[in-house]
Amino acid sequence: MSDAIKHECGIALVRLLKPLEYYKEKYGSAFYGINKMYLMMEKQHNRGQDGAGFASIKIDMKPGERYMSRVRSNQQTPIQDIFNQINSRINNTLTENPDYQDDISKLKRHTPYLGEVMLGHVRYGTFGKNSIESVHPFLRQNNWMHRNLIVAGNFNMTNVNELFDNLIQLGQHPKEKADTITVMEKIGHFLDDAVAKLYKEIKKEGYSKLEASPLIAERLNVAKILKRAAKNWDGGYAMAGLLGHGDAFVLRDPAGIRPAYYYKDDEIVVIASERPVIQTVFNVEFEDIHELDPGKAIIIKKDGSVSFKRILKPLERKACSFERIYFSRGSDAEIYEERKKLGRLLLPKILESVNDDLDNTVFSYIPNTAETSFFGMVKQAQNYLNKRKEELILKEGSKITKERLHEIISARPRIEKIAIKDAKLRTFITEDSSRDDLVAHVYDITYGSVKPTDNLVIIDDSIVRGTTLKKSILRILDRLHPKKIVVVSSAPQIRYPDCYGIDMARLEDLVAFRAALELHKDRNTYHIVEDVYKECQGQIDYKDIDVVNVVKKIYDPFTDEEISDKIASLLSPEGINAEVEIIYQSVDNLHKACPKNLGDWYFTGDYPTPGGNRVVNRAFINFYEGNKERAY
Ligand SMILES: O=P(O)(O)OC[C@H]1O[C@H](OP(=O)(O)OP(=O)(O)O)[C@H](O)[C@@H]1O
Repeated sequence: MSDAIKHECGIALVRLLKPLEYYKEKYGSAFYGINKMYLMMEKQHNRGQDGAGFASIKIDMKPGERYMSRVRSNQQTPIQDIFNQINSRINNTLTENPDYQDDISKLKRHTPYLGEVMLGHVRYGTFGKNSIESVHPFLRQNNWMHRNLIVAGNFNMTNVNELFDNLIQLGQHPKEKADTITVMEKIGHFLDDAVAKLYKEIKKEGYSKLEASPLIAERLNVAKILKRAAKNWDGGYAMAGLLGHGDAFVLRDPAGIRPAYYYKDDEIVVIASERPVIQTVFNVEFEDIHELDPGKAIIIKKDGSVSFKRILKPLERKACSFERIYFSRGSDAEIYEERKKLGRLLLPKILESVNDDLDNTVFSYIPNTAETSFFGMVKQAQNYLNKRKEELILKEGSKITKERLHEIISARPRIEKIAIKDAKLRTFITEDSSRDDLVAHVYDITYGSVKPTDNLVIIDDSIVRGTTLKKSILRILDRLHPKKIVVVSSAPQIRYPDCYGIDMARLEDLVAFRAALELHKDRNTYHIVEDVYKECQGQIDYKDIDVVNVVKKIYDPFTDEEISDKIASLLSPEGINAEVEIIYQSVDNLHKACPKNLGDWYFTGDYPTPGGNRVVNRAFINFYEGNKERAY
């Protein structure tokens, strides 16, 4: 199998609805759109720092004039790199032809990238090579304007192999078995078909070959093409595309797994993976930005008309909760509240762990994502102390002395900045092979902030493989000599692989899975591994819809706490002095905190599409057979 490319990505699409002169007049620049695209991509760099790409289409160009441009980069700072390239080409054109400044039609004709329809993409290359070929947008070129297709997506399909075989059945010969190519060729196939049919139809009506072209653009039914192309897709996706003549679309998966937000007025249509990006870049209100409905596409025709078309029957909404916990930037008003609530809901278990002894407990967090849930956790600790203060004061009654009152009210949660992150990387989504070493060197600590009698409560957003804890955090925290280290995870235990675009692919990488195996060994029930393997194998030839996730049986015999305790012992490095406890969020509390994003398959094993069950069982077979391949 060739490398499946992972898509922990962000997309940005802008369609300018007015002529470029309008933006020059109103905002002082014909490059308004390109400038906005730069900001949109920069503000989504949390979603991808390994690669970036930009493509644009100029509407109504004459034959012989360039109307599509694309630039991609996998350099160190890819977003900057592509915009440096864009700017230097624009500047060259303007230096050589200063008169273009005031002649927008010439400027458009002769300046690359200066179009009305723009698509950008930021990418994390988490698996396999991060070659320039795997950077989006992808391009499918043709001499027929309408058949040109540019695609970029935040997506992952669970059934690339099947989709690939479908293309072969159609008689095609794809150049690569990557899911982006497969998906693009699928759309391309039905686009070709639709264009050919329209051409025939229009000629029958008596139009000349030359006259047919604008009519094809007008009549091309993008929704129909997407319906035919997406029929067998099983996965999570926000798939964006541009057609050569200027139509554009974004299609969201029927379970709403991957996010997509849009805004439109009479000047622009914007689509992005995160809402606050649109809020900030276009200075619009939260309420004016909407989520694209699962299974629907937003379609912007060349003439600027916008429609929302149902492409696929919606499945039960299972928007990815990991987007909220970790992946999104967290400046979204809702996500910010949700992260704080995740922190708040953990306090009861923390109090239990430190025996309510907040005087000898220091609260802190592992940077960066967990910072917000840390605020929530600390605010809840404040509430707890306030309640205690009220009770104490009331108990003392009116005879309370000033000193005693002062003593009571001065209690507050002790918070410190303990862990420092030296690199600006998101290590979790960094490619597997270089990750361990990176994690070991990425964190440092503040000395002198903890006493030997203290409990140190440190919150992180997630514990996936456990590398961050084992290779780095626990060892360096122990250098502060706390009595006990309580690691708190704002996400529940990650037990199952993801196959919809977040890189949690191999079962044996997940520390929760390794802990369950250890527990089976301890209890002499390890034979279950072979039983589950046989069951997985027994289902190989089942249709996806009939497959059930039998890997759940590995976890069934154990309580959450038993697994957490085992994880703590697996992750405690040798020679550590402090007692270590790990506290996880419960799935119920996760749902309370993130009520709109109930997608929780990595915690519960309840996959939102039939392909998920096949993938988890395949992941188990791979684990059992010692096969390092991906499960999809
Ligand atoms: O258990 P592990 O497999 O090590 O993964 C979990 C860690 O990875 C993430 O950090 P990351 O550095 O990606 O990002 P952040 O700075 O945004 O928190 C996350 O915040 C956890 O700290």
